[in-house]
Amino acid sequence: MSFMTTLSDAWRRNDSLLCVGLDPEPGRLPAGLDGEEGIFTFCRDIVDATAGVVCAFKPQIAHFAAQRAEGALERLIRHIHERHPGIPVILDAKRGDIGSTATHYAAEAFDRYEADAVTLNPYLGRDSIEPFLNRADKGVILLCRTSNPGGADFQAMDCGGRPLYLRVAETIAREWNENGNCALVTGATWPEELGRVREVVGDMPLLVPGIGAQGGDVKAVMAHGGTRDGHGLMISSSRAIIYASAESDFAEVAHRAADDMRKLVNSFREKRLDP
Ligand SMILES: O=c1ccn([C@@H]2O[C@H](COP(=O)(O)O)[C@@H](O)[C@H]2O)c(=O)[nH]1
Repeated sequence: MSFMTTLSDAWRRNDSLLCVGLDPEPGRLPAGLDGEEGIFTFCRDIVDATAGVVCAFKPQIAHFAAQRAEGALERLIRHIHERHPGIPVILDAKRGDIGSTATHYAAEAFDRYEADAVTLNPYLGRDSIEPFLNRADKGVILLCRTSNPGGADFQAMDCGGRPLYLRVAETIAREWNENGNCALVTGATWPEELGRVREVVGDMPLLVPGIGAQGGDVKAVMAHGGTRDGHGLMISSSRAIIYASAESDFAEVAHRAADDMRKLVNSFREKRLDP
């Protein structure tokens, strides 16, 4: 099944727009969980505890690679596919390179790691994204208006009367989305900009990091980013959920934190279903 169909089914089945980010950090794992095996066990337990309340999982590749734990990432994604087959996996890798290298990045994300979608940097232009766009069943999630404080340095620059991030959104929605497999990253920390992106891209899914540890406002995200059918968003939180407890009850507490966030998001959800 394609990424877009799996995501759409997960939104409805779990009644959730929440994406849980998997960002294992040395020094923050509960006692007794060390090394590659500890990283796998920690993430697997979080996944098993939260799979019923999320629409996607988003492992961040650097958090594994920096610890020489790529094997744990491979096992974790395989585990999600085997145990929770209806939940798509977004590999947060933010790749972007010339076409010949991009081909290998696409193979890395989709063949090695078996991710359903990957985050990419569109800065190098269409040919750098083509190997990903051609995988029509896979999700191609492009940075548009990132959540970090420096996101505006380039993304807000004037580009012919419109900020660059809106040009990015327009180009991707009108020209790159021929296979219907594109989505955009728009940070929760800039809800008005998120709304301007929504106006340009229609119902295209938006991956929205920045709630929780980065302080993004869920109510504002929902006011500006929702679609007519009440879906269209993958609102992502990592640290606020996976480190909600540093004790042996971490998975149970992560479930509660995720379900609380799911309910908070849903409390602001407009269900303006088409007649
Ligand atoms: O604009 C962006 C793009 C990606 N991220 C990633 O999302 C998570 C956020 O983690 P929190 O703990 O929920 O703050 C992290 O993996 C980032 O690399 C982002 O924050 N902003």
